[in-house]
Amino acid sequence: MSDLVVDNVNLHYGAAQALRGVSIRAGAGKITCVLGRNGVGKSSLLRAVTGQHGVTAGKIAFDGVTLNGMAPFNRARAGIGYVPQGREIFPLLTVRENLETGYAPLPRKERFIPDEIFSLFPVLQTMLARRGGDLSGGQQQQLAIGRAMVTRPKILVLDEPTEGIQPSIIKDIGRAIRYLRDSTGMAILLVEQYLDFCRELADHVYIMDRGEIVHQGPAETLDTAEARRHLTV
Ligand SMILES: Nc1ncnc2c1ncn2[C@@H]1O[C@H](COP(=O)(O)OP(=O)(O)OP(=O)(O)O)[C@@H](O)[C@H]1O
Repeated sequence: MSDLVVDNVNLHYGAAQALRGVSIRAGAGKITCVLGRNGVGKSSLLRAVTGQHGVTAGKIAFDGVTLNGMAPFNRARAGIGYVPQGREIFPLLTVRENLETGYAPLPRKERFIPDEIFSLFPVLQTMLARRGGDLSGGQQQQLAIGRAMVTRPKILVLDEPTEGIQPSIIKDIGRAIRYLRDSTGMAILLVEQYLDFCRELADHVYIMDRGEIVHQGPAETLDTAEARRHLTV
């Protein structure tokens, strides 16, 4: 089973500690959401998972394989697809070229863009020759998810996919994430500040505050008042 297990992880930026004994699990065929306000460590958690930043204690494993010390491109090869905060689209490359950057971890015979991406996000097909920088924020988010899907991930890791995006596209993104869970059995791990999006979509919710997991449980039993308390500054 393609489960991600984060066990008792600490992460530091110099002397500043951003993660304190964080443990989460993101299971195959499930949407796992980590909720928290700005600066509590959500992006740091995803950086630890994707290998953008090393951990100072604890263990991260995917599919039974320990990831600690593994370079980001090898984590991509191991099946971890990453949709970073702010999308990180290449503005001067076309939509097609942006999608093709996802080929890097793939063997030659798998270097094509799966049709599924265009079924989920038809706008990408109509804009294949346009430059990434000309797309709206919502279209760029769809492109960033499409690019991660090109790598054929077993887990998709998304950093605030709703940030700065209009409601109609948030709905499309929610539908796409649900489709990926249900049709492929992919594990989905997303970090968010948007409580309603998380509650509607997630199977399991963690709440993070000041670098620690302070609550967790199935989405249907989430105490929304408590969640809101941790989300307001
Ligand atoms: N490169 C860095 N160097 C030093 N401190 C950092 C660095 N990146 C993040 N931090 C600090 O670590 C803490 C956690 O940041 P992180 O970006 O993980 O939070 P977040 O919950 O994702 O917030 P946001 O939604 O604003 O991205 C914050 O106090 C932040 O200032």
